[in-house]
Amino acid sequence: MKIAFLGPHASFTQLACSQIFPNNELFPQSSIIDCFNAVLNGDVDKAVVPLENSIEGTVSMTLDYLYDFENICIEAEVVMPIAHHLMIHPNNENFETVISHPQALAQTFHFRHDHYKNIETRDFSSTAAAAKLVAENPHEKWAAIANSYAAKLYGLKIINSNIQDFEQNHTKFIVISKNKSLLELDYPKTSEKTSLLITLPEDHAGGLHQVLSVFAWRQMNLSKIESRTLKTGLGNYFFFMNIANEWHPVLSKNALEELKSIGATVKFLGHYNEYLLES
Ligand SMILES: O=C(O)C(=O)C[C@]1(C(=O)O)C=C[C@@H](O)C=C1
Repeated sequence: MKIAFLGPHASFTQLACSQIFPNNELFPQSSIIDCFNAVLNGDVDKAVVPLENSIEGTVSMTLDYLYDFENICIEAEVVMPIAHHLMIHPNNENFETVISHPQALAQTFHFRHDHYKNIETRDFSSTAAAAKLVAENPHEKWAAIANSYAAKLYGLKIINSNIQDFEQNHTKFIVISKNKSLLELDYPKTSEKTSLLITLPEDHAGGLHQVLSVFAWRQMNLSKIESRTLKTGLGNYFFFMNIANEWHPVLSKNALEELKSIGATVKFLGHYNEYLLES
């Protein structure tokens, strides 16, 4: 199987991807949208992309593309511990700018505020891409925030370890594909869930309540609801929802039909399992 991931090598996404798909061909992509396009165009069978972090919250680009790309579904969810390190080129100890992925910069904000208050930051496409950039530019006054494998691979020196603002730091990655088959992985199964994207019927009092009651009276257990802007104007949202129950075909079919009958649009993203990975 061919698997795309947010690269380059030694990104956190690659660490997750290599654990899920140890014996498959992995194809690094330079952005999350490239991962979605690679799946959509049939260049790869699946892709692994980050969806949510326990400190910084949702990776909003991934949520947007789940909404925008019609035929993409979620096959599995994997959760991995995340440890960030500050690293420099071994021949250049001076740095004035820290480069990393915006999620990594956000997850280390208080550390940087407390220890390197006047150091600038620069967003980059991934933590590993930032480490590679620092390694390839020894004369620039740059440091990167990335994982220890990236430091090793790109020959950088770690000057501060475990700099995430909360010790418990986990990122949830999803496996996306074009078909809806369930993925059987050899990892401990912790739960089953279903993800839906819902837009409400036209704006009226109680619209969201009406949608939520479709699940409530069927005792379908909503474990997450997140609103995200539709980008059609202020106040217009779609909702990402997770249902924690096992998938009950009849109950769920009825619920989806009722949602449609009240004017909500529903995109079924998948019914899948959640797995825990090592760091
Ligand atoms: O930059 C990376 O290494 C990634 O794999 C991306 C990403 C993310 O977007 O959340 C993955 C895990 C960490 O939370 C930080 C960055």
